[in-house]
Amino acid sequence: MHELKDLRPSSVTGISAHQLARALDTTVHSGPAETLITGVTLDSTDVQPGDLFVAIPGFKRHGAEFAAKAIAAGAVAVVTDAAGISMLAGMEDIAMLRVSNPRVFAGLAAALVYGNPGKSMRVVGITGTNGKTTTAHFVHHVLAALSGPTLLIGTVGVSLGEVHVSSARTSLEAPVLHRVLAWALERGAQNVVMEVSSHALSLYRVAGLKFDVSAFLNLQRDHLDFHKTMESYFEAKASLFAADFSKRAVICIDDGWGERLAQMVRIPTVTVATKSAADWQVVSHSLNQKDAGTDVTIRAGEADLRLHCPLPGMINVQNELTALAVLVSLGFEASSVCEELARTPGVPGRMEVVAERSSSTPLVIVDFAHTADAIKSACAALDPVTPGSLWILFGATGERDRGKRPVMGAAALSSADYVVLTDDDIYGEDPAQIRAEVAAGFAGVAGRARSAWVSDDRKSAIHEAVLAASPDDTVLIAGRGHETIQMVGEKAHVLDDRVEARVAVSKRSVQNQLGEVGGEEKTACPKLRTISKTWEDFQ
Ligand SMILES: CC(=O)N[C@H]1[C@@H](OP(=O)(O)OP(=O)(O)OC[C@H]2O[C@@H](n3ccc(=O)[nH]c3=O)[C@H](O)[C@@H]2O)O[C@H](CO)[C@@H](O)[C@@H]1O[C@H](C)C(=O)N[C@@H](C)C(=O)N[C@H](CCC(=O)O)C(=O)O
Ligand SMILES: Nc1ncnc2c1ncn2[C@@H]1O[C@H](COP(=O)(O)OP(=O)(O)OP(=O)(O)O)[C@@H](O)[C@H]1O
Repeated sequence: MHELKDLRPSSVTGISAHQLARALDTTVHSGPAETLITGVTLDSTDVQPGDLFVAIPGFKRHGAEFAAKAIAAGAVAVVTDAAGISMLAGMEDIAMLRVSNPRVFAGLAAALVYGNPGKSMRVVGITGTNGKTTTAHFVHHVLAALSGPTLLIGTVGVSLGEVHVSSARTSLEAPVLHRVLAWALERGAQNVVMEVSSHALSLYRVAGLKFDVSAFLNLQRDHLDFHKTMESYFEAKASLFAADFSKRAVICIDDGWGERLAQMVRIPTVTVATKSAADWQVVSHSLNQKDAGTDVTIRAGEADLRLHCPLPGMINVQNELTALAVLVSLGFEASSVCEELARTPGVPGRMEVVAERSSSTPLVIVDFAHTADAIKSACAALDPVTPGSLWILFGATGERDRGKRPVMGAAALSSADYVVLTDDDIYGEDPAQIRAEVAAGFAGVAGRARSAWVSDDRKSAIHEAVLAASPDDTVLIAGRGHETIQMVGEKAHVLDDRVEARVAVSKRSVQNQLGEVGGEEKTACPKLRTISKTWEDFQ
């Protein structure tokens, strides 16, 4: 059983503090310049003997506060900024480097110390507000099938062959990234596909790595607690497409941000689109009744290609088409790529089918949609496969982008027939307040929903919704996808939406046998407190 911290190369030649300083255009500020550095970290709790500890000025603390702990754990050198140097007076016997931006230095130094592993692999980066995980899975599946061992790094974790570890970050801290690449290279990895979050770009977590192909999917409202404006969110994403970071670009121009990016970038670029003209464009599509996926005809130049998308909805066609263009940009042949893409297995917690529709059970789907746009797209993807009513169960996360809460409420109310508002990860916030802020978005919406309920217990709410739905309904449990813990304050509670939904489906089949499942009277989902009989109450 591996953890992220175990994914280290077994041998690192290392580099002296002096060599490192010279390679990165700085000098050793104090201490022994010949000190051999064999690893890099910016977290004192992650130090291994021989590591360089990078003390960054954080949002909350200065890393220099933890330098003594890092040295006690075996760190042999410290790099920090001027403020850090003044905090470390009296520690001059350890090799110390002063730099203006320790976050950038952390990535560049880690690439050198671990032997530039990224240069020996094909490197693919995927960015965008929604669809990174799904697109990265498409690309990973094809590379693993057509090329060889392929490392996957993203929200669901880090995977190579049989090894899978979970990760708290979508994009790893730069020293961890280069260390994991070196570990993967030792195991024969030929390719890496990684999700690149906007946080990672703003905080230089990909410094020291050059992408062979980078892809942009879309920009939708999220993370404004961090970026403040959509413009600065866009700039963070756009920075990936500078020639210093990426050799080639694939840009989806389904939204205006993508169109703008495609006009801005100065590296070789291909565009993709599901709704308009592009280098790779969808010319026709139809629902595949067998697997609820989509059969697509794509035009690339003069040629038309047939592609099957095994995941529901046009959002996933967008993801798959982007993956196709990435793979062709890497030099793979389009028709073999199309064949493999159609065989891509489902992605954990992304439109994951927890229960298939039967004569006694509704279709139950768990999906990671946690923005207003994702809620709308996920519902739109499920409408064509829902003969009855569409249910959505969701909540908003605490201590993250408060402004998106009412917009999510409005999106749910206008996209589904029955709405169950409950909690997501609460962190340190009052859950009732979060729910009230989401429900504020119900007001004035020309809604589709016929009823909405609220529940302060996500687990029971899942059970109630699955039990109340009719067999021709679809229940979409949104927001937490593959996650297996719910954060309440600092505590992690075990809660996996997929497990709870399966339990509810089993209860349902027992009750069915006893003739107890009605599924007819949806305006009185009994154990959920009714906040509104109809959406008009909010107008
Ligand atoms: C808001 C944000 O991104 N914060 C990042 C930022 O934290 P910070 O500046 O507050 O760090 P700090 O707590 O002040 O600590 C300063 C330094 O002291 C070090 N330290 C701290 C304590 C200690 O005991 N020892 C020690 O060495 C820390 O490792 C850090 O290097 O710098 C840290 C080091 O780079 C990051 O770990 C941290 O990510 C936090 C934990 C985080 O939650 N980030 C999320 C929002 C994030 O990055 N999310 C995106 C995905 C977004 C998406 O959904 O698309 C991601 O890529 O995961
Ligand atoms: N191309 C897309 N456009 C809009 N929404 C999408 C798209 N692809 C997936 N979604 C929706 O967004 C949710 C998140 O998808 P996915 O995990 O692939 O994106 P992500 O970019 O990795 O998200 P995060 O950054 O939050 O980890 C999905 O569960 C689905 O509801």
